[in-house]
Amino acid sequence: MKLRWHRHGRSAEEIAGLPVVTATEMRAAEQALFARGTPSFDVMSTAGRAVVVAIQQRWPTPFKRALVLAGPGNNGGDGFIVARELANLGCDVHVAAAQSRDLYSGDAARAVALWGGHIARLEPGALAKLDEGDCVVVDAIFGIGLARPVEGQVKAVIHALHGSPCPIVAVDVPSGIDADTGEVLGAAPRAALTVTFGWPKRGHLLLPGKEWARDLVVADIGCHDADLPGLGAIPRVNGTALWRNDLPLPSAADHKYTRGHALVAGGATMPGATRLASRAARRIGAGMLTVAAPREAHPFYLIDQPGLIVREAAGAAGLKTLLEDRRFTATLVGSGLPADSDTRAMVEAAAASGRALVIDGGGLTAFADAGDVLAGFGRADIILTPHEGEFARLFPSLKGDKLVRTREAARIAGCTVVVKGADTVIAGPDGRTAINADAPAWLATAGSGDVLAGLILGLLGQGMPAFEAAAAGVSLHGMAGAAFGPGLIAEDLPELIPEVLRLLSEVDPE
Ligand SMILES: NC(=O)C1=CN([C@@H]2O[C@H](COP(=O)(O)OP(=O)(O)OC[C@H]3O[C@@H](n4cnc5c(N)ncnc54)[C@H](O)[C@@H]3O)[C@@H](O)[C@H]2O)[C@H](O)CC1
Ligand SMILES: [K+]
Repeated sequence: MKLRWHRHGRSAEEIAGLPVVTATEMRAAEQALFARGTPSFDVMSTAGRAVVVAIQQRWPTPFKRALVLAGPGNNGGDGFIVARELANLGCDVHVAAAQSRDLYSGDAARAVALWGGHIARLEPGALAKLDEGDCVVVDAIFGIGLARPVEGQVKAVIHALHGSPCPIVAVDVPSGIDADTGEVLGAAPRAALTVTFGWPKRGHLLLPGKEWARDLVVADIGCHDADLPGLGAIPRVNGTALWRNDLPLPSAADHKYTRGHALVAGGATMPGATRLASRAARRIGAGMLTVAAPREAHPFYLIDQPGLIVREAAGAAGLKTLLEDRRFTATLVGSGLPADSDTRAMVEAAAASGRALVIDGGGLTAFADAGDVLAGFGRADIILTPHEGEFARLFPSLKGDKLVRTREAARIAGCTVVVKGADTVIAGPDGRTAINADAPAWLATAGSGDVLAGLILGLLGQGMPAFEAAAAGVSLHGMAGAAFGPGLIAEDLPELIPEVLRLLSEVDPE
């Protein structure tokens, strides 16, 4: 039985490249599976057994007791399969269900029929069993069939579960989490582990669902990617599978002029951002890096990077003149710059130069009241890297979850858009999207975004295609953060890139 593990906050490589599906897409794929002749009850049995195997892998010492909370549908049906399998392994299993046996239908009714034990009512009193400890709770109330906020007894049970010392294992989706958006509908239990089937759902990777699902196991139940309608437009889990073939690695024939010449527009008031970005761009392999800045700022940039080239450039006109030199291959404007008309003019000059361009920080918020101007850029090799707040100011009218909004912004702007966060979403103007799942919380530190912008700049400058450069920059940023762990500050990140690249070179692609 193939189980792919994604431990919360750690490497997502086991699920990297997988489609991230909606409930509708999942149901379509299941129907294709059934149409190929696999009985739907066999799929439910496989799903239930996958939950048990995942529990055994996560907690090798068997639990004495289990409390299975079963909903009225097939998620509940899975729960009854789990109950029987655990009982067959000698576990003292108790089941509390949302309805009586006779009300179940279809596959769930078959699963209930196989459960010979008592079935209590699904209400807070059923949780008394947990007081005895050494117990696992199996949340099989709602899965992808959740259709409205939970309420009544279910909500009361979920609230009663909060703070329980017994780990909760969610079947398919933590009950109350919207599988398509990650929203909490009414209430949801905090799972220690979520076992889903076929592919990750968007609600497992988008906030807040990602925090409720915690460790995620994706169990193979026999579905094929080809069963998914519109596979090309379905988001993917970000990771090396999406970009490693495009990662620029030097060859013996390379020299500094062949590995790209990146340019960062530096300011005089907040040079730290430019210093972090330029260091990151060089660490990821940019052959040469020029900081274009007012003369009075030059000493800031040469302090600790003698390998930098620093050129005089006063405002947009100065940048425009510099960029007439065709040796520059990519530009970053906005890191450490004020969100004002001068910065906006610099962004427009850089965009007009035709170079690949990363727009970050003040370069983004300079367009806060003029998202339509950004929309005019219309080039995939222009990459916007807003955090959620900047994104909301740039595209205030967009509605829906983060994936929907990011994809729509990329379509409107005709650019590649990276909306940063614990659930960073990357979208290309062609509709391609990726959700990043492995950003450690340590990355939430000042300057971290400047390093990311620099990583993407450095990859662009070496000729990496924009979507892959954005996806790789986000992955490498997360890998560097994870390599350092607690106490991370932004200055550490560029210095961890060599180790991350070495580890990547040691891991042969499948
Ligand atoms: N054969 C298959 O398709 C497989 C499905 N698997 C599991 O089945 C669930 C999906 O089952 P489904 O019956 O469609 O929905 P749920 O069990 O998630 O929900 C049950 C039922 O509850 C009603 N409902 C929805 N929201 C609420 C609410 N807030 N309050 C009360 N009632 C609500 C609604 O009528 C739903 O239909 C999937 O997640 C898997 O766990 C197998 O794993 C694979 C085979
Ligand atoms: K569930």
